Amino acid sequence: MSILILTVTVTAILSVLSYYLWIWSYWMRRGVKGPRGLPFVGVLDQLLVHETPGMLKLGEWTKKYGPVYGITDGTHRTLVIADPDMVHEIFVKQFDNFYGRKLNPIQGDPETDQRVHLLAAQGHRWKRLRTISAPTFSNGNLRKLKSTVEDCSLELLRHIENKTADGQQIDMLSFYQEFTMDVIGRIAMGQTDSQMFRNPILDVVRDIFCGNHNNLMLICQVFPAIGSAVRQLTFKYPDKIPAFKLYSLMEQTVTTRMRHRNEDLKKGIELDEPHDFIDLFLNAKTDEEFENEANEEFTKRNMKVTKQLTAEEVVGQCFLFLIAGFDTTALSLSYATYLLATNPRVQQKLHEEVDRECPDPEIEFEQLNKLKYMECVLKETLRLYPLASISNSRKCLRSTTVNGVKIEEGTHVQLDTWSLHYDPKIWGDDVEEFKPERWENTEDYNEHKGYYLPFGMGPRQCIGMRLAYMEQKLLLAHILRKYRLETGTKTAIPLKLVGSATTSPKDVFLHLIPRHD
Ligand code: HEM
Repeated sequence: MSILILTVTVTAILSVLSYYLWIWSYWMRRGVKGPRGLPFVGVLDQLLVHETPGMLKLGEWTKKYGPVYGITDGTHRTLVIADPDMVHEIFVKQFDNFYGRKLNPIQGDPETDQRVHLLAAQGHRWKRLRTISAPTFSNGNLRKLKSTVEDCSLELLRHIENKTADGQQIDMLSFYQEFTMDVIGRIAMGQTDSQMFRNPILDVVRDIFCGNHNNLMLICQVFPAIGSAVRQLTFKYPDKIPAFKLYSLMEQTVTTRMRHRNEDLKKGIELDEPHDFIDLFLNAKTDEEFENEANEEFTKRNMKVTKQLTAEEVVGQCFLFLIAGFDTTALSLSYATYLLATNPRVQQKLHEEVDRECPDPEIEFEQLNKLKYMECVLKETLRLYPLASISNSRKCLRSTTVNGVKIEEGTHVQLDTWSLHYDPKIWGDDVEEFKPERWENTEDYNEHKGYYLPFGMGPRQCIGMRLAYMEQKLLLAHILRKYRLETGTKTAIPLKLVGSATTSPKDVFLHLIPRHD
């Protein structure tokens, strides 16, 4: 009996070891170069170090191994790409073979998870969510959201005025986080008034991005079964992990809203104009007929194809938009402000544009379209700091060949966006310079060829891009009308970059000097 147990145990251990060695040696067996790391983890441990952002690490390897190389990260086998033609082929032309994204198992199984959201979904589930969500970011809706965003901008200015009255330097990153949290809280979470500098949810959300959860991410990606188990458990005990805590808060908010709407309907009260994303998603419907193939896919997974979102899906979307909209936009604003403070000529030119185009206390939606130089500043900022490049990934769902490279089903693709954005062959010898003017003639850079990807590319391009631009333009215009941005003793030049999900400056301390005193 004991020999049998021993034999079974040894066989089990050997099988597990062989499985992990098989994955780890995947690229070696195929003769694809790249950093190897260690069995089990591959290079995942190196990608998850908060102090040396993983997305910059990819750039170091691209220099060493060239624009196409292979890594293993946990149980993922990933092809890293910094070749514009291949990017375009995978993200646009062969999208049908690459419609999934690279996910950590703790984010749920995109095939079966009922709570799946747009960033994680794939196949027909993604298409349905994208079709239903797209109108939320239409010009008409953005126009409606403008007054909320402007209100938050003016509220932030009041705080800036208070905190800088004695000439102190302030950390713009934390101020921008207050701003984006307030905007997204009001447009996605049903928050009715400003909660700036007293919003308890902000700490939970900061913890998601800045807290140290790397060990958990590592374990879940190396042992996917543990990842799914942790996911199930944390939905039961959400207080243990910030992302799940936030999810459960979102769930309560959506449930309460649905109850109120139902009560109103029962009393014969007509629903108001939508107040926020929750209303928009609860109202949202798609007129698109789902093809037979889609119906079969949903039936296989015991799901009903509905043209409206289920309550779980509404929670998932609002949760995602909160996460996606909070950090990215605050970071982009922080980088832009830093670049303006360290490039006074650009700041002066932008001051002139803002003074000319936005002379009144309130800034109209149409006036934002006239801020052309501001647009160039924001585009150039995101070229130098493509902060959300981790999302520029795909999962191959049908084996194929791309520019002579065979890619098997199940392989992940991760773009090395930073190397593309800093390639002198594309941008010229002044690639390291902050030069918004390079965007004045955009025909020089064809955005659709796979060079410039701050918001990704193709059908899965960032859905919130226009909202992000609107928020940034509106707030920056208000700040620049009032203040000159200057570096101080606490400003880190160059910036110290950190982060394992998004790539963030550690802080951005600046002086804000009133212009018209
Ligand atoms: C400066 C701000 C932002 C940056 C730099 C950014 C960047 C990105 C990137 C790189 C992707 C991946 C695109 C791809 O795979 O092709 C993405 C996807 C996405 N972003 Fe953003 N984003 C920003 C703001 C926002 C905002 C404000 C929202 C919503 C409120 C948002 C929601 C999303 C969603 C839902 C996706 C997934 C789209 C899909 O898979 O269909 N983002 N974003």
